[in-house]
Amino acid sequence: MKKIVLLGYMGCGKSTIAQNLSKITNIPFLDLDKIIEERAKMSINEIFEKHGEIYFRKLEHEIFVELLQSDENNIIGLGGGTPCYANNHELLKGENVDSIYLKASIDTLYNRLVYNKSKRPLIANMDEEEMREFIAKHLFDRSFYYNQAKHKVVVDDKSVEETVQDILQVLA
Ligand SMILES: Nc1ncnc2c1ncn2[C@@H]1O[C@H](COP(=O)(O)OP(=O)(O)OP(=O)(O)O)[C@@H](O)[C@H]1O
Ligand SMILES: O=C(O)C1=C[C@@H](O)[C@@H](O)[C@H](O)C1
Ligand SMILES: [Mg+2]
Repeated sequence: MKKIVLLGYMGCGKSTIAQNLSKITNIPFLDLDKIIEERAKMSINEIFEKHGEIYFRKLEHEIFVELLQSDENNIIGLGGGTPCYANNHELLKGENVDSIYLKASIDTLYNRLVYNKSKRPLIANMDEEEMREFIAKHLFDRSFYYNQAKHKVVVDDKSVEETVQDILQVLA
């Protein structure tokens, strides 16, 4: 079964774009972060607080593998860190996987995340200066993994609809 997998840094728009792509294509959308929260019966913030990040990464890997193996065509929105742990980046290259990196600049990410960080435990307690610095370094570290995706779509200065159209073109 075909899996369209959207990946990229926190705030690049994975969940928003995937929802819209799902409406247009009628392919069901699965949000990995949401499924993890449902399974754990806790928010991601609570999982990090109660069990720590390593526990979260293990759960994230197990559920990602399970979603890829399911008997259904799906759009899967990953968490921001998913490709960077547990060799998950290798799974982006699978035969039945169309993986797409939604590439956003530091400025785009900063502007989207600065007023929207409370549900994102990695940045929740940072001030604005710290956050910009963190995003720049973190994005650099993670780019290797994100670039393992089969396709790349730049999202800067694009509306949700424009990005969805770009994705449809890449998949055509
Ligand atoms: N053109 C756009 N495309 C996508 N999202 C946008 C756009 N403009 C603004 N946003 C906003 O950016 C924010 C981040 O988007 P979203 O939550 O979909 O990102 P995400 O990649 O799923 O993040 P996370 O990894 O933290 O789950 C949302 O509030 C969304 O409404
Ligand atoms: O970038 C990350 O490492 C994360 C992004 C979110 O989607 C969540 O998966 C979690 O907050 C970790
Ligand atoms: Mg999301």
